[in-house]
Amino acid sequence: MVTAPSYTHELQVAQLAVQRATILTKRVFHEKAKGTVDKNDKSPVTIGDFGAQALIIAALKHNFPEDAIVAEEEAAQLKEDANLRDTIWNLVKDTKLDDEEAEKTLGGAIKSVDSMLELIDLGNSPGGSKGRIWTIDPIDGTKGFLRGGQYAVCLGLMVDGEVRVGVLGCPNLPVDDSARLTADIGSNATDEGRGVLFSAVEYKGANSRPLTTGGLSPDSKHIGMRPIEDLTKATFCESVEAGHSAHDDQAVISQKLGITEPSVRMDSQAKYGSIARGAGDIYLRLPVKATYQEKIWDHAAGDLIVRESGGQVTDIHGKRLDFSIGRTLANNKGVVAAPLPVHERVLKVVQEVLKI
Ligand SMILES: Nc1ncnc2c1ncn2[C@@H]1O[C@H](COP(=O)(O)O)[C@@H](OP(=O)(O)O)[C@H]1O
Ligand SMILES: [Mg+2]
Repeated sequence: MVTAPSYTHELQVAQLAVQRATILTKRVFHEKAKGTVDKNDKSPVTIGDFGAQALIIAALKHNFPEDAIVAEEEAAQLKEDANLRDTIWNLVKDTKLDDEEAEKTLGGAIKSVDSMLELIDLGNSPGGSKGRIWTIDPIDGTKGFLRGGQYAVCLGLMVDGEVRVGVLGCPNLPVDDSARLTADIGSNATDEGRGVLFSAVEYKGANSRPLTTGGLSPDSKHIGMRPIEDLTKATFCESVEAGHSAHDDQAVISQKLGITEPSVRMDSQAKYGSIARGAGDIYLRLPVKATYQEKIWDHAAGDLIVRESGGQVTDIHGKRLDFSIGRTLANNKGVVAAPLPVHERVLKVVQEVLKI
């Protein structure tokens, strides 16, 4: 009998690395000035994005020096802007887990500002179908992060093009798996009762546990999607940004399925985590621009966490997301994530409405 690899060490490092990075992102979240700059594609990036990426890559390089990394950010802008670079360095050098053993597992502090820049740029792998490739979104939902809403620190390990390990740190979601799904938390919210670390290993199921600032919380719980037969009772979630997912199409789909409650709008892969634990049921991402290619770091961890929770994740054509062809999901359009028993029914209505 062939048993599936358990990826125990990978999972532990990934969880701790995400947990450490969220200490940094939370510090930035609670500050007014988040050091926002516009990237070439005009999307925003903050000091938190760069800092979190450096910390996660440092942990991966320490533990798995041979592995390739696909990460969202690059250091070019920081090399030209000494102020920005120094602000990030001040954050990074002071961020550590308050559990010594856990911090040791991650390899401890980054040595210098120059090694921080080098680490950030190690995330430049082209991706692909062979070998071990990590994918990082240091702050997914940057717009939500800036708005005071949901965001996620995301890390996935792909081996030969398939996601095998996925971790999502969601500092602003309730710890309580059974809490009702609500939209943005509002920028005045405190950390009280919030912060969850989702994880999954292929064929081993998915879990949630409270985010801590030290070692991993022992309160790990198995999570699963809500069994939902009557689709009129389903809770849908979608992006806050109408430019990322077509709100008008979503409304028509909901209506056709007889859903009267409006969709819950929420930024980032917190949507995948929320449906995986049954706080919501269905996540649709409906293409706005036909030419847009989804990025692998925006979906890898969430895709595995939902599938390991009893869900199915496909694109709008019904194809599984294909992480094996590079930094983008060039073979896919949009996302339809739902509990396995109802996925086909939802997909059919999506295709009817989108006329495909
Ligand atoms: N036109 C577009 N269509 C779909 N997704 C887009 C998009 N433009 C940007 N995005 C992606 O949407 C992600 C946020 O997803 P969501 O809308 O679910 O919160 C962004 O991640 P970042 O915030 O990491 O840049 C970005 O990669
Ligand atoms: Mg993202």
